[in-house]
Amino acid sequence: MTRVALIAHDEKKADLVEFAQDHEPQLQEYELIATGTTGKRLLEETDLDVERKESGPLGGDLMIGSEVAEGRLDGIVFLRDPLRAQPHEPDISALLRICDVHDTALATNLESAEFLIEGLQE
Ligand SMILES: O=C(CO)COP(=O)(O)O
Repeated sequence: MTRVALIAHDEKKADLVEFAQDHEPQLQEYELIATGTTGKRLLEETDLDVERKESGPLGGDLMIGSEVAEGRLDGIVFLRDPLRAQPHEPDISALLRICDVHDTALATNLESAEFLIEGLQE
């Protein structure tokens, strides 16, 4: 089954929740995982079933990165906050890097997220 990770920094969580609500029928078809707080928001504000990992600053990005390394993930939507430094920047960079190592689809803004979700349907 197609497995997709959804992640957003605090300033982008509302955007990700809205994106998930707009694409709920498609996302229902996938196994979804998310970092801790993002997953909590998705569970509370959508009808999607989401497996929650640790919160990003506590290792959630790395947990998702390990799934990429194991070839378990088909795509990641990761809405980062481009205007604020994050305390766990090294973890974020590690996740982006491992996606490139394994050629895993990664969308870091809403426009590319639309393409990713559409592409996964094919
Ligand atoms: O920090 C994050 C990604 O780098 C997201 O973590 P949360 O979903 O727990 O806020």
